[in-house]
Amino acid sequence: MADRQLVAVSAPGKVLLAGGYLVLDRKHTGLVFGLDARIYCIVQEILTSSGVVLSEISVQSPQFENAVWHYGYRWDGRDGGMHMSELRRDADLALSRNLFIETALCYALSYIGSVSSPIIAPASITILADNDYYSTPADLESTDRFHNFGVPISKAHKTGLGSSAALVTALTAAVLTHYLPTALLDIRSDIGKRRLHNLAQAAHCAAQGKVGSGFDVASAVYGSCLYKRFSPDILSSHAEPGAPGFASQLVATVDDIDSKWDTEITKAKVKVPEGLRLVMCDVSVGSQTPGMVKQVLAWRKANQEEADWLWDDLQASNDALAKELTVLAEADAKVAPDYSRLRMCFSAIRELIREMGEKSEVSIEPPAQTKLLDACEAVEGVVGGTVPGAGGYDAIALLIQDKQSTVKALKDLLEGWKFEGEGVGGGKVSMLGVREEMEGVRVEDLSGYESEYLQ
Ligand SMILES: Nc1ncnc2c1ncn2[C@@H]1O[C@H](COP(=O)(O)OP(=O)(O)O)[C@@H](O)[C@H]1O
Ligand SMILES: C[C@@](O)(CCOP(=O)(O)OP(=O)(O)O)CC(=O)O
Repeated sequence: MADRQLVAVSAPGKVLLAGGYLVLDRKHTGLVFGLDARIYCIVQEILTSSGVVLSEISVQSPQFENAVWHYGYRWDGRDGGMHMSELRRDADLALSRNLFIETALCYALSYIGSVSSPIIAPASITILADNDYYSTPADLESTDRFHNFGVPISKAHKTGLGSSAALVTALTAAVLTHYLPTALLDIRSDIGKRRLHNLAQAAHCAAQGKVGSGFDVASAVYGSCLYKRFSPDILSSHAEPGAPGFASQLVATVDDIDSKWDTEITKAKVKVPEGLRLVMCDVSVGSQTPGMVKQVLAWRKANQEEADWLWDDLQASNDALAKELTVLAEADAKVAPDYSRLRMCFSAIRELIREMGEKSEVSIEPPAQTKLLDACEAVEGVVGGTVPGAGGYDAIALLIQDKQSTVKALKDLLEGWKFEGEGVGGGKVSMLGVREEMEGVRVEDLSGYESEYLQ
């Protein structure tokens, strides 16, 4: 393996601590934290014996069953980009399409083929996800750096850290880095990151079949930030892969030749003061985000004036939280910090979120979550918390003092916690091992542990 060229890139997970629903509208922002659970993509060139021509990229995700995909590819002479087709390696195995991988590869190779050469050498790609992206089954006893979950991806229980956005971003970044000279694109530079962001947003939207706010891809690229979304029409009307014009439109979009991209990423306004940390708790019940978004937006449309007041109040409360975090982060370290204002910021946000939920009749901070958050906030050292993202029964996010005693007290509370919601009983709550991560996408030095996972 030593003589093979390897590129490894990772991207972080996300939590939208404040700004769920608001961030869908360019008038507002989202306070998004990257998380230190990362997805790694490693690209290796495949050496073929001379005379053998192979046009194949294989992708494997060795933590899951039946998670190997082989793609053939062919450049479309009519500007349709790179045609990808999944190859069946074993007649007995059903194809298990992975739309996120397939679309990210198609978009990245279409871009590369246009700006550089459409002759793409074969490669083998390995995906490794930090364990916290998926709940660890009670019977899985593993101390492996990357668990083997022993199930297909579709059966793994996601913890909501944004696996598809981290995957699409890391995969796009790794493929760009592998095939393009740094003079053309370097993901460590500002312009390289901007292009990666635009390409990963385009691929992620295409794979999920809708244009969301994109905060998850933005934080996978840039890490923790205050996020103002891009205008949706940048991505909502362009040619489909394979259709004439797709490749050149994609390059124009990614390189932003018409200066259309209006995403605003502000990293300086997002800080976690020394001595505090974020904690994520996974609730085993779960909610369906798309249905909730539809209903909240429908209520807002029908009650525009009232909703505008509420959205503005929430924005002000979210801004106050970001501001207070920055003030504390920049305060004199010799003076003992006072978290009382921070506590009030969390209470104000939670109150307005409950109002949003009551008015739109959507369980955003349902009573069971209120009970859980209240109990956590009563633990010594816990400053405050929210239902992150779209809310519901998925998770809670907490800001706590970075002390072992606080972590232990929280774990003790959650261990005995019986989550009893409306129509959902006996759910479990578990603290994940993740915390905030300021840095976004990163080229990794392979430190050796990965080699056992590579083919
Ligand atoms: N480790 C992985 N390896 C391969 N594909 C993955 C992995 N993790 C996530 N995915 C892809 O992302 C999809 C999950 O995306 P989604 O439902 O949007 O969840 P999330 O909210 O975590 O992004 C999976 O069905 C799979 O296609
Ligand atoms: C409602 C939203 O503003 C936030 C949803 O955030 P989540 O973190 O709940 O998202 P999923 O990972 O897709 O479940 C929708 C959006 O911004 O796209």
